[in-house]
Amino acid sequence: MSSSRVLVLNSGSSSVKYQLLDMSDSSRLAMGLVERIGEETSRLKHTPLTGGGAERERTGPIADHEAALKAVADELAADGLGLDSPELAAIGHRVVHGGKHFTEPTVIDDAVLAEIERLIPVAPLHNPANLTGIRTAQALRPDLPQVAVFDTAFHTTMPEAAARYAIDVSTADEHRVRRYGFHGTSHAYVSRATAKLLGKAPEDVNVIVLHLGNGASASAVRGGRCVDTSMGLTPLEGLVMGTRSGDLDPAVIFHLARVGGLSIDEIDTLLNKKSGLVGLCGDNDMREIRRRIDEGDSSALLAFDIYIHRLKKYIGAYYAVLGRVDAIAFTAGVGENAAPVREAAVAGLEELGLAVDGGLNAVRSDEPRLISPEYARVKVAVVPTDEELEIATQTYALAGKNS
Ligand SMILES: Nc1ncnc2c1ncn2[C@@H]1O[C@H](COP(=O)(O)OP(=O)(O)O)[C@@H](O)[C@H]1O
Ligand SMILES: CC(=O)OP(=O)(O)O
Ligand SMILES: [Mg+2]
Repeated sequence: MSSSRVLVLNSGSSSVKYQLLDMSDSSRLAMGLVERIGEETSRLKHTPLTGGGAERERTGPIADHEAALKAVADELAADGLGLDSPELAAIGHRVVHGGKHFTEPTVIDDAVLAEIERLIPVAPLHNPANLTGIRTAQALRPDLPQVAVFDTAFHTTMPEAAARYAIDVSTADEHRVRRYGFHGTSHAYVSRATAKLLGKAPEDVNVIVLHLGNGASASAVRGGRCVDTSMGLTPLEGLVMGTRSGDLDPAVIFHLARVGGLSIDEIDTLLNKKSGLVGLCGDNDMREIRRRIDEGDSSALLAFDIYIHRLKKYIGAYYAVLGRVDAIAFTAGVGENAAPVREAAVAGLEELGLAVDGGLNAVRSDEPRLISPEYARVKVAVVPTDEELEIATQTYALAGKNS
């Protein structure tokens, strides 16, 4: 039997997104999401996309990522799409931190697992979940190729001038302290899709991609290659995020330790989990923040303004890095859905050739689209990301052929 199916697992710190695809035509057979893993109120939403079955949802505690994956396997089996299927060619995993070593998608063996594990200190929220996903999938199908697709891979083209921090070189090299960047699968996919939307080859366009999800990052992509990105050694640097601070003076950490008496672990938790939008106003969901702003809530408005101020600074910075910009692309949960964020981020940048058309910006759609007025020199686009399709494509190209 021909095997052309790929299961993609995108394990986050408290969630697993998954898709089963048939790579003979890149169609999706099923998709779903497990949220709030480890809490009493975990939720699994499963959507069969073949055979006409209805969406299913179940709530109740799912203790950890292993239990989550087993629940996902059960849902797929209930649709006749179980992991035991001979049609399954490979399993593709999003792995957040691949360090400098992994520049391409990689078939996972013990050495690859060991390297992903070694990188846990620089991706403490993500790599452990990715590892559990891989190990559970291996246990369920030890015979199948498992492929790691790294968030960091797309950024390995960054020049040293962008990738190095201005700190003592030997200390940096000894501890592999440099800027790696993340969300690379999304930045790669969206920059290519943006070129397509403009009717041009990726080599011919310069794009600023704004991936605004719960985690958020910007990248400057010249002719299809990443030349700068806002996340660094870890996914903490750069933009204001749902729960992460993004950029700050590193001396804030010394101050909180020496004067505030906080431990390193407490500061780590503060900056990664209790900062960003949630730290500023108590909410990290942009829908809720907009609702509160509409009701006149001043702390929600200040959080929004700080978020936009940082975003605008990165648009300006990457405009300067690229010299010429053909398009700015908004993507991920906030970028795809929050029209007020797009409008505010570009407001006042007409001198840079940037503008947003209010009518176009208000349109809701799952399709890539332009939201800039006809006359704008730099196009502004909304381009839904599809990390799972990109991971499936890379996984199948590497491991699908000879199964
Ligand atoms: N309709 C919407 N309007 C505004 N923001 C939205 C909307 N839908 C989702 N979001 C935002 O998107 C975020 C999730 O984005 P997503 O890309 O799925 O993040 P992640 O992959 O990091 O979990 C939510 O926290 C919320 O802030
Ligand atoms: C790297 C990162 O921040 O990922 P996410 O947005 O999924 O948390
Ligand atoms: Mg995401």
